[in-house]
Amino acid sequence: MNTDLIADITAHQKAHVLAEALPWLQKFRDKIVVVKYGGNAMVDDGLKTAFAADMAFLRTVGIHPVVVHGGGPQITAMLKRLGMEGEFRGGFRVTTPEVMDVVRMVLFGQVGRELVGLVNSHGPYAVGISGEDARLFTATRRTVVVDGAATDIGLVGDVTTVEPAAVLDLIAAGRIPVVSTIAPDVDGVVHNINADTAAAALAEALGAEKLVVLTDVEGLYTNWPDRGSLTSRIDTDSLARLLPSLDSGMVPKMEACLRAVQGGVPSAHVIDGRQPHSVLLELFTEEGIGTMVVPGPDQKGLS
Ligand SMILES: Nc1ncnc2c1ncn2[C@@H]1O[C@H](COP(=O)(O)OP(=O)(O)O)[C@@H](O)[C@H]1O
Ligand SMILES: CC(=O)N[C@@H](CCC(=O)OP(=O)(O)O)C(=O)O
Repeated sequence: MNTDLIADITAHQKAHVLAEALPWLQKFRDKIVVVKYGGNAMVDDGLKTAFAADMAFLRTVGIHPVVVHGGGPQITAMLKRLGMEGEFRGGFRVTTPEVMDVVRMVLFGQVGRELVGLVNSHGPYAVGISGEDARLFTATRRTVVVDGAATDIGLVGDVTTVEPAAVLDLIAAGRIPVVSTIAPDVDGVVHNINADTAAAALAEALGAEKLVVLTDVEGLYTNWPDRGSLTSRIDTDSLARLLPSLDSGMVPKMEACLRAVQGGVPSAHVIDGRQPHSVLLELFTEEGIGTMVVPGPDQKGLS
């Protein structure tokens, strides 16, 4: 194939991609999109830089991104450096008071700061905030079911109340909130909140148009690890039935998508954060990427 023809095809494809974005730009303008950026999708500097640029892109075209970040691998690495033991049960970190100190330091002081800095290389947009600020989240201690039994995992919380005013104030001022998922309970005791769980609660409370969860896998495999079982779309009824069979890290993630959509968010997406600019591909292309969770027939019947 001659090089002129390749250049022509490339220009044609580029024009097509840009033109295809128009209806989505119109649809999402002035809407809130909650983006959960998982720690496993953060390992590469190039991907982090591309993610930060995407957040600035969304804001520049009049969409309101709210970033909820994870940091599981980064917490594990710091625990190791400090010579402390770490353990997960049912997809959640067992959190002693000593581990909680490290979780808080790493999420808000390290991972959150880095993301804020990367986004702000594009303009004065990002402001870091944790669930402790302005009562954003109130947590209730939770247990997990392990081998059929409710098991205590320490200072791990579920988000039971969201006061979204501080996040809405930032959005109204044209900022991009970057949320670290630690939260006090009603007595002020700080808990570790899984970032997928917190993102879902926030998306619901903000009346977000979408929840987008970036992880390190192509999407949801209904029969993991069978590579043929990758699913592009699943409704809340089917997901609720599938949930008990899911493994480890996928449990909080799919629980979160289910909760968000059942709570009124029109769709939730699990996408591959290892693909540069995956958020743009999800939002601005006809086919999107990853797995989309939508309301099921039973849920639609209720509304
Ligand atoms: N059914 C499934 N579909 C997709 N991934 C799965 C499934 N079951 C387990 N996994 C694993 O879950 C991982 C994602 O969860 P996790 O590591 O907690 O991500 P994150 O740090 O982004 O929250 C994937 O890398 C994959 O290895
Ligand atoms: C209770 C619980 O498990 N909290 C998580 C919080 C961070 C997180 O969720 O990070 P990822 O999104 O990168 O997994 C943890 O301690 O690892």
